[in-house]
Amino acid sequence: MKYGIYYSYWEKEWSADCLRYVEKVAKLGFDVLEIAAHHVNGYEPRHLDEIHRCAKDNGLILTAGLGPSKDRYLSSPDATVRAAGRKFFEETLTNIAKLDVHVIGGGLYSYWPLDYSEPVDKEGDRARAVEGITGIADFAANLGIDLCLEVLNRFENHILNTAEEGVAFVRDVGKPNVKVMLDTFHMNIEEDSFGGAIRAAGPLLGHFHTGECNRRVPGKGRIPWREVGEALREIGYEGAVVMEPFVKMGGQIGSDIRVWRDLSNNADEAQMDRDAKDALIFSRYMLEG
Ligand SMILES: O=C(CO)[C@@H](O)[C@H](O)[C@H](O)CO
Ligand SMILES: [Mn+2]
Repeated sequence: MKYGIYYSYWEKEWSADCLRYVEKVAKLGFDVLEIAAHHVNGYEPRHLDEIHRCAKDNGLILTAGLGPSKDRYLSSPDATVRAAGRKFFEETLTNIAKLDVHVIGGGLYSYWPLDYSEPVDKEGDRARAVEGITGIADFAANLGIDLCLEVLNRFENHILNTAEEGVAFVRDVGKPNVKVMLDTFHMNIEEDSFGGAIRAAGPLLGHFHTGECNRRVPGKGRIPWREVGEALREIGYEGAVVMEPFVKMGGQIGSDIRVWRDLSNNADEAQMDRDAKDALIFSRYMLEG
């Protein structure tokens, strides 16, 4: 397994420039840096080259995370929004391929976070989501990219809340580069068993996020990491384990993630770095067995 961190740990905005995290994260000992794909289309080609080169020089693998926005996503009941979603995905996938990204994960099948002030049509949204993901899968495959569909908790989305629902969805799509993605934070809310959910995903598991129940760094909470590690090893998982801690308030990230208190003990950047490094050592120790 490869170990990574999402740079949103240090940031308040998804649009933050990922370049400054490449070297930092490599120096902390991580194999993988996850970058937000939301704004990659706004990067100049020169800047994409620079990030790509810097990752290569530092021996760092890049993965991408995405929560599509409500005005352009693949399963909207509105055909104009679906078309905008398709265009956005084509551009985004093309640009992340330039960074040598082979995995994109998140609620790709919907928009995120969900607006529950509107009526929920789970059946209709799911059917359109299967169609939308099926429609973009070959485009991603031609760029060598896996689409990893993140199973989210009920407060963030309604289509995929459990590993079982993720597996059924991925089977309905039936494309080899469309996979299930799990996240221990969401699993803690929805799954009866951590190990059971990972085993249910089995060979379809394409990407994995970690975080404690309140999204602090792994090692500072009560997720059963041994059980998680045993199950990941049992299914022969060889993908990335990317920690996705959120500990600071503010900005679009703080608002989307609903961070209303400081969970970092008022850590400065140096302390945040040490916490990330400790969490990495802890994760390797607990998950590798
Ligand atoms: O777990 C989550 C959100 O709770 C994330 O993985 C998110 O969907 C994505 O990171 C957005 O970029
Ligand atoms: Mn996640």
